This record gives sequence, C-alpha cells and structure tokens, in this order.
Amino acid sequence: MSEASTAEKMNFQTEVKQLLHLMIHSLYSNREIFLRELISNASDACDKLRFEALDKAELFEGDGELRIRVDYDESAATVTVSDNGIGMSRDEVITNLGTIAKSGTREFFSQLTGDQKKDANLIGQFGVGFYSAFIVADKVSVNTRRAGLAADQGVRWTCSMGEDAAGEYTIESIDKAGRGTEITLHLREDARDLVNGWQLRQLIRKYSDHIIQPILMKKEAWDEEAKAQVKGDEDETVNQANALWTRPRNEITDEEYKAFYKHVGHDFAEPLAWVHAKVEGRHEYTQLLYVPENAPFDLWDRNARHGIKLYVKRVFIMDDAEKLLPTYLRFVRGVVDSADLPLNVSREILQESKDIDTIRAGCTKKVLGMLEDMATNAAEKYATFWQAFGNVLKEGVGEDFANKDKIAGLLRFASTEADTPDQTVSLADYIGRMKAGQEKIYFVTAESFNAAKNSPHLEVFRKKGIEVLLLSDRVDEWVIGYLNEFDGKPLQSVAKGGLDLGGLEDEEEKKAAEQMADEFKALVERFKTSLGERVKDVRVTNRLTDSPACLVTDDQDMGMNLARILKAAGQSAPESKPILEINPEHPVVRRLADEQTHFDDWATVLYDQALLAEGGTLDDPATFVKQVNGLMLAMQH
Ligand SMILES: Nc1ncnc2c1ncn2[C@@H]1O[C@H](COP(=O)(O)OP(=O)(O)OP(=O)(O)O)[C@@H](O)[C@H]1O
Repeated sequence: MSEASTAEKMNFQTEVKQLLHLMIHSLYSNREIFLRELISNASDACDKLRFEALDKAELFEGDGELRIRVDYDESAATVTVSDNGIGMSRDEVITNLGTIAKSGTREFFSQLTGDQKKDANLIGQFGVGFYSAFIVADKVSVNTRRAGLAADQGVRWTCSMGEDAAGEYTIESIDKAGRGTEITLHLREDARDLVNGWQLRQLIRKYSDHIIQPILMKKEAWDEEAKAQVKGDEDETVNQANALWTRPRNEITDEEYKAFYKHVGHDFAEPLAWVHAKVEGRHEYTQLLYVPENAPFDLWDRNARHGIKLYVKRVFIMDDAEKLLPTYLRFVRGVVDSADLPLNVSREILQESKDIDTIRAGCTKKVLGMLEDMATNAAEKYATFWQAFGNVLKEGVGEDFANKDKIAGLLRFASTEADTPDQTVSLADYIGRMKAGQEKIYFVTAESFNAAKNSPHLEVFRKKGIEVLLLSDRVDEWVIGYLNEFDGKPLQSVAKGGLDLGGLEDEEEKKAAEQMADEFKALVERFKTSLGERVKDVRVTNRLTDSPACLVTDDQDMGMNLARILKAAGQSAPESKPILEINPEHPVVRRLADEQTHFDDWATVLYDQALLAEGGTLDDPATFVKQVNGLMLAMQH
C-alpha cells in the first residue's frame, strides 16, 4: 500500500480554526446559505473545467455535460453536493481546504468584536465559502479527483468537530471513477430538518436558480403506502440553468439579480445597484455590473482580486479580469460576456487587445452613469456608496483623464456649510451657493477633519460667510493635484498664495489692507530678520480674525500638508519654505511694535504656533515650551 493511502492527520492554519469557530457561533441564523456557497463553488469548478478543456478536450473524459447534483439520505442525516467540474489534486485540497490565502485576512480578524451580529456581517463581507458547511454539519467529508488524473488519484478530506471548532482534518487517497468533487455534510442534530427534498428544492430555487449548470435532484413522488415522498431513479433539473445575463432585462426579477450577485460577488449582503446592458455594434458584449454595499477587506490593496468575470459566448474564461475596468472601479463586481473575443484568449492577449479597450471604456461609462443616476435619484443610497467607496473613486480623478469631469461631479466633500465631517457636498452644490462676485472654489487640506475645520486660514472666509471645502483624507491631496477647475471655476487652496478674494472684497477693504501693510512695514522687517532662513517671506494679512499669525505657501510651491504626507510615506518632497502672515489687528501683534528685549522669542513662538495650528510638528518642542514660559514670566514684570 502506498504511504498516501493511509489517512494522515493535518493541522488547519490558525486563521481557518478561527473562521470555523466563528462559523459555528455567529452564522447559525443564516444557516441556509451553506447550500448556496457549496453550489457556487461547484459551479465555479465546472466553469474552470470548461475553460481548461478548451485546448485540452481529454479533460472531459468523454463526459462534457457539466452538472451539479444535490442529494440527501434521511437515515444517515446527510446532504451531498457533487459536481463533475475540475476537482482537486491532493496538494490543491491541502491548500484550498486547509488554509486561507486571501489578502485582507489579517484586517478581517482584527475587526472582529465578539458581538455575534456584527461579526456575522463581517464574515459575510470576508466571504464564507466552503467552511459554511460547518454551520449545519459536525462532520464534512470531501471526495474529489482532479480532471485528467487517474482514478486512483482521488482524495478524501474529512473533518469532524463537536461543540467547538476542530483543529485538524484527515486526508487520504481514494479511488474515484468520476472526476469532480462530492461534499457530504453530516448534519448536526438541530439541522436535521434540512434532510428533506422539499426544503432543499426551495433553497436551490431561492438562492441558486441562476446557476448556469443544471442542478439535479432525484424526482420524488408521493407513496401512498409509505405515506411519504419517495425518491425515484429519474433526475430532474431544479434550477433555471441558463446564463442570467443573456435573458432580457424585463424577464429578470430583482430577486434573481440579487441572488446572482451573491454568487458572482462572493458577497453575503445585497448589492446597492446594478446595470445590465447588451452592447451591439462593432463589438458585441453583454455587461451585468454591480456596486456592492460594503467594502471588502482588501479594498486598499490595489492589486487585490478584481471582481469581473469574463465570459466569451457564455463560456467562462477568467475571474479577476483586471483589464475590464480601471483600478479606481475595483469595487465593481459582475460579468462581461463578449461575442467577439476568441475563446482561447489569455491574460497576455487581453493586455494588448483593442476589443478589450473598447469593452473597458464601455463598462467604465456604464458604471459612472449608474453612479450619476444613483446620486441624482437615490441620495441616501449614494451616501452609503460614498462612505464605502468614495476614497477609491477619488483615485479616478488622476487616473482617468477622459472621465475626469464626470468623476469630479461624483465627488462629495465636507464643508464649512454644515461644519460636520459628513461628506455630502458636491462641487455643483458648492457652485450653486457661491456668493456674488466669488470666482473660485475654496478648499483647505489637513491631516484630520478637526485640523481642517479649525484652520486659521478659514477665519476671513467664515467672517464673510464664504463656504470652504474641508478636505482631510490622504487621497484628497492627490485629487486636488489633478483637479484644477470644475465647471469653469478654479479650485483654490486657502493656504496658498496671497489672499485674493477677487470680487468678494470691496474697494474700502483693499485700501485698508494696503494701509496696514504700510503701517506694519517696519515690524514685518524685524520678523524677517529674526526668523531668517526659516521663512520665504513675512507679510501682513487680512486672512485672519482670531489668530495672530498663520503660515501659507507660495502658489507654485508644494502645500505643507502634502509635503508632510510625502515625508511620512518616506518620499522626498522638494524643500519649500513657508510664508509667515501676521494679523495686524491682533493685540499680540500690535504690542510687538514696542517690544525690544524679547522680540526674537516672540517671533519664534508666533511662527511655531502657526505651524502647530496648521497641523505641523515642531522640530524642537522643548525650546518652544521654554520660550513660552519665559514670555509668560516676562509679562508678569
Ligand atoms: N467543488 C469544488 N471543486 C473544486 N474546487 C473547489 C470546490 N469547492 C471549493 N474548491 C476550491 O477551494 C477553494 C476555497 O473555497 P472557498 O469557498 O473557501 O473560497 P472561494 O470560493 O475561493 O472564495 P469565497 O470565500 O469568496 O467564496 C476554492 O477557491 C476552490 O479552489
């Protein structure tokens, strides 16, 4: 007997143990999803075989009719889901059923709270998959053989668990005549009601009707003698078994669209919106694209799995077809079915394909159109979308030149209008509220919402009632870098350049400002001498009402917030010095005109304060503290 034929015990990866524990303890109220998940995997396995067999027909082993079967045995209390798809080799079983290799795994486990309801949602977002079998079963065995391997290369995987999650499974070699996978669930005491033909049919129709392969069950008939439904020998197909996206839109119910989403999106929750269209013309393709409600755990991994499945004439070609949508739309899930691409299309061919460029442009347009529609007609939904994916969509402003204006129109910001962190203001809303004479869209960027909201640069804007957008997401600096204007109105940082309020300032204010500049010329010079190399310039400003001073950067220099972000990310930022602006109306500034002994300390403290107020950190905080204390003592004398 070969070594592998004896059962071998193996340990689960720690994360699997944790996941199994969660399955049992948090998902029981959603127990029926196990069937949907196993059928979904069986369907994927059939898709994979069909694709691999395109240039290796022998993998079909003379049986090209792909199908899924659901069966049950009342006396043994088992439910079995089997398929004649691709199957798994021994190594594949160990990797696929003993480990989790998803990006976002660590993030997922770190967010679990122990609260069953919250955790159930998180598990849903993470993807339950095969392990959901353990919601209803205390023993699961998998018999599988990879297509193309000999019958004696079959593998059996078994795992039993009691009250608590098991730490190990066994694996052994078996003979398996037919290729594919057969999963048998030994149901827990409290799930035995599922061993019932009617129940199983109900579940299949509810959750798996759209599965492209037929799902077969044995036909049943009423047996008068036994007073029960009895299984016969004949098969029947329980689901519709056609490609949902090929059916006309008006014949598909919302429920069907939603159920299909859960299969393609590997999601637990319902989609937020979808778009289904057949494009005809030079390239013919069908697209069925969904926007999820929740962000997946790997959203921030720009290399994470993409959610579009590519089909060619209804034959599955590949998952994760990253060329079909730009990176900033990586949250979209769905299917694209092309009528023109060759069936043997590979990832390499896709890289070069003009057809793919057309499909990609078409899909991008459709998704952006769907978002515009949601923003206009379903504001609450759009707010949910924005919270989950707004920061990803923002990347598009810099990435997708052709659609920049469209994407800009979809952006939402916090602003001084509501003064809350909620990002609800569109650029169009802002323009609609602009004051008479206002020519620019004003914004401030900072590391946090509070730093933005309390920025001294906003003082004059608040006094005049001019709205300012409050940007505090890291990606905002990047967005602003690419977005110079919207609808003909330039975007202007309130912390850059001289304060030019254009038509918002009247003649009198301008004159008063000039007068102040004259009056404080000498003081400004003393600041310059005192601060020396630390500043590019010192000037009087009418930007401030409550603060004595603030720092700004020159129009063409890099903003200080961006410079800090780059530095924190270990990138080099060009050295640019700030300009110190002083508020001539402020009592501290006024009294400095007569200050002799401590002028240098005052100048440094005002500079450091201005730096702190706009979110910077001090190079030498101890000296700052000493100087402030020294000045406080000096004021007592
Ligand atoms: N019936 C099957 N036939 C062949 N391989 C299978 C089958 N069921 C599961 N697998 C393999 O096991 C892997 C893990 O399955 P699992 O359901 O846990 O995760 P998944 O389907 O990859 O992702 P998700 O958790 O998002 O559903 C699959 O990716 C697949 O390779």
